[in-house]
Formats: sequence, C-alpha cells, structure tokens
Amino acid sequence: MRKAADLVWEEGYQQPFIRELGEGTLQRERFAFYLLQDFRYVNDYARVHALGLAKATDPEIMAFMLKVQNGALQVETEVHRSYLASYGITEEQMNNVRQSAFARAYTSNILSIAYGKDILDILVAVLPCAWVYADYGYRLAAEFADTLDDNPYKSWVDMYKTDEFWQDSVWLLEHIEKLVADASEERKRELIDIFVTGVENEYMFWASAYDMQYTWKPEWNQER
Ligand SMILES: Cc1ncc(C[n+]2csc(CCO)c2C)c(N)n1
Repeated sequence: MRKAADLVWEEGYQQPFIRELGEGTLQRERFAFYLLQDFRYVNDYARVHALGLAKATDPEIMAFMLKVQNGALQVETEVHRSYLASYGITEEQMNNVRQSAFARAYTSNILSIAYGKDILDILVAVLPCAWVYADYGYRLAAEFADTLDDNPYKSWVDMYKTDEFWQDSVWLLEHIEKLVADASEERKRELIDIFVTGVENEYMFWASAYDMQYTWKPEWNQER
C-alpha cells in the first residue's frame, strides 16, 4: 500500500506548503486558510470514527474509534483554536467557513466510505491521515531541528511528531493486515485504491490551502 502511494507521498513532503512550514516562512494567511479548512475536516474525521465505531464488532476497534474521536475533537482542535485566536479569528468565523472544493472532496470521500462501506474500508480510509502527518511531522522536526525553536509553526510540528500518531498508524496497519489476510486480489486492489486516494487528497488539501483556493479555477473564488 505504502509503495503504491510513494510518488505522491514524497512529492507531498516536498511541496511548498510543507517546505515553508518547516522553514517557518509560510505566509500566515496561507496557514490560516489551511487551519480553517482543517478545523472542519477534523470534526468530520471524528464523525467518520463515530460511524466506524457503530459498524465495528471487535471491542478493540471500537475502543480505538472512540479514542480517536476524542483526540481529534479535544486535543487537535486546541492547536487550531490557539493559532486562529492569535490571528484574531473568532469562534464564529471558524464555524462559518466556506468549505473549499478540495476539502469537500476529501471529506465527502471518507464520509461516504464511513456510511456505505465495511469497517476494513474505513480503517484504510483513515490511515493516510494519521500516517502522512506522523511521517511529515517527524521528518520536519528532524530536518529543521536547528531552527524549530524560532519557527512560528513549532507547536503544529510538535503535535504531529508525537509518538501517538505513529502508534495509531502502526495499530491501524496491524488491524488492517489481520482483516485483509483472506481477501481476494481484487479486494486488495480496491483497498489500495482507497489508501492512495487518501494520500492524494492529503496532498491536494495542503496545495489548495497554499494557493488559498476555494474552487477549481481561482477566478471562481468570489464570495458565496
Ligand atoms: C487534512 C488532514 N489530514 C490529516 C490530519 C491529521 N489528523 C487528523 S485527526 C488525526 C488523529 C489520527 O489518529 C490526525 C493525525 C489533519 N489534521 N488534517
């Protein structure tokens, strides 16, 4: 699965949003755009886990789904809230953001999997979120270790380089491997497609935030 996504995964780490985040040079407006879209994304990500919990029969999977919901809603959004508050963005503005076409594409895809598919598909659909962020978080922290203390985005990097997201990724991979053991080749291809699509959507989410792009063509960007 990871091999199938390698091209996008590596390009994703090299994209301007991530480079400039590591260097600390990313324009605040671009980061705020990202955080506002991501605040909504994280809420829906929690919803996907709630639906996963409802579909799971294995108590271990149920407990994991509950834990991630809680983590996403409480811990992760704290970092969003504190950056956005420091930029003078109010809670009301945070809750009334126009969703970008790219954020919507990603969110709708994982929500439709959560509503319509099995627990295995759900585990695969949420894996890129935890794994890509943990990987990039660690790499950014190592690559920019010397300058991180002066980087305004340090608390963002710090949050994602924590062991927790690695452990979540390892946990997901172990459970996916167990469930996929007797799957047909066709089924495995279906799951790889879900995984790679997720990694592509992660890329698109950052790239569209970098361009502060609400819609496919920048000239359609006007208020709605
Ligand atoms: C677009 C987007 N994708 C992934 C994450 C990262 N993330 C969201 S919830 C969570 C907890 C997973 O166990 C993690 C790591 C994000 N913030 N925004």
